[in-house]
Amino acid sequence: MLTVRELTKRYGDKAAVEGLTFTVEPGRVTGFLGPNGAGKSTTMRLMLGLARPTSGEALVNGGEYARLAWPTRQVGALLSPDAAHPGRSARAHLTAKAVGGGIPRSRVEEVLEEVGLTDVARQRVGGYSLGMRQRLGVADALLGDPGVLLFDEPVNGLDLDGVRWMRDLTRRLADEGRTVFVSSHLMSEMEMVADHLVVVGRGRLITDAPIGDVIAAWSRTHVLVSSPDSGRLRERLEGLGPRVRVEDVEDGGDGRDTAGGEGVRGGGTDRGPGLRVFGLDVTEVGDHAHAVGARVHGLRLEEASLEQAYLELTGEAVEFGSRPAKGEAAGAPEAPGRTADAAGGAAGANGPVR
Ligand SMILES: Nc1ncnc2c1ncn2[C@@H]1O[C@H](COP(=O)(O)OP(=O)(O)OP(=O)(O)O)[C@@H](O)[C@H]1O
Repeated sequence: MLTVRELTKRYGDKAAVEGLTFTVEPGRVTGFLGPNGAGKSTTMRLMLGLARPTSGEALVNGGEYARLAWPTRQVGALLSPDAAHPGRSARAHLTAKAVGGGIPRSRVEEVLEEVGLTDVARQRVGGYSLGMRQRLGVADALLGDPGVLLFDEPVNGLDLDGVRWMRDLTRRLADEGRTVFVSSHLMSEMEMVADHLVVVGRGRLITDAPIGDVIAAWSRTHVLVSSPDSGRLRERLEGLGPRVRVEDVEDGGDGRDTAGGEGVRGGGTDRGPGLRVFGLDVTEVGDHAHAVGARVHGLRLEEASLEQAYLELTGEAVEFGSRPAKGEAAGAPEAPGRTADAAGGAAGANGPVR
């Protein structure tokens, strides 16, 4: 298990991480999401004792990393694909680490096999592709057969097969009961692998909740309806109570709404005024239209994705100061789980962690 309590890390007057509190539980994949500079790598480095917190704590299995008796057997991490010396072979790198960590040498061959590097294990790491170096980083993390794993952007540089392999491996590690903490900016990837999400923006916690709750609470799944009698339909739907919300589709006049999607009828010129209806399914909207005699020229479900949920969650954290404060955004739903105001805090380019 990983525990972060009131964790703050400042560089000068800039907070890379500010007041973060969350736990990463065993037996599930926890995705760690946030835009560039949100503080993900810094948090992982603090967990691994590679940087010291300004205040608060980051614990591995209830203790500080520096105090773990056999750290490589308790926690494994992939932070960078360039952790191994380029002049060494993968086998030499892993063997040196095994010897230093009190890990049997036989384990080296096991992890090489696991990550698919056995055939190139004698080659110098300097000649490896980025994907091969990522695989070596994973082998390094798995070497001590630890119960806690941290992967920082593990699919960077992997081809499609590699991405699938990483996804399966991550799943299996969690199913074995390990604590698996994976950072990524790839929402589509997280959607396929994470059970739980910790989302950060500008060093602060935005949400900490099961992935389904994040999607349900933040996504904008809705029914898109096109009707020349939309006024009548809107009146009917608005009378259904707070559960149902209706928005106009802002048509730029070219058959495309402002969200960039196609118009309700796919861009034809004969489409009627459009409505977005939240809180009802397609059949219900159709039935209500029929009940008030509103003609329907188009009707379809617009499914929300995690990508949309993520953009909703981190929008403020990305666009510094250009959006209204949290809660002021029209129709912004409450985030699930524990939340914190993402405004303020640090932002800017990455730098080496001290
Ligand atoms: N050693 C350092 N000195 C000064 N600022 C730093 C240092 N390390 C990190 N920062 C700053 O802290 C903030 C968080 O950086 P961090 O690398 O943790 O974010 P991240 O979420 O991992 O981003 P990315 O996805 O781009 O890697 C950034 O604004 C970064 O510039």
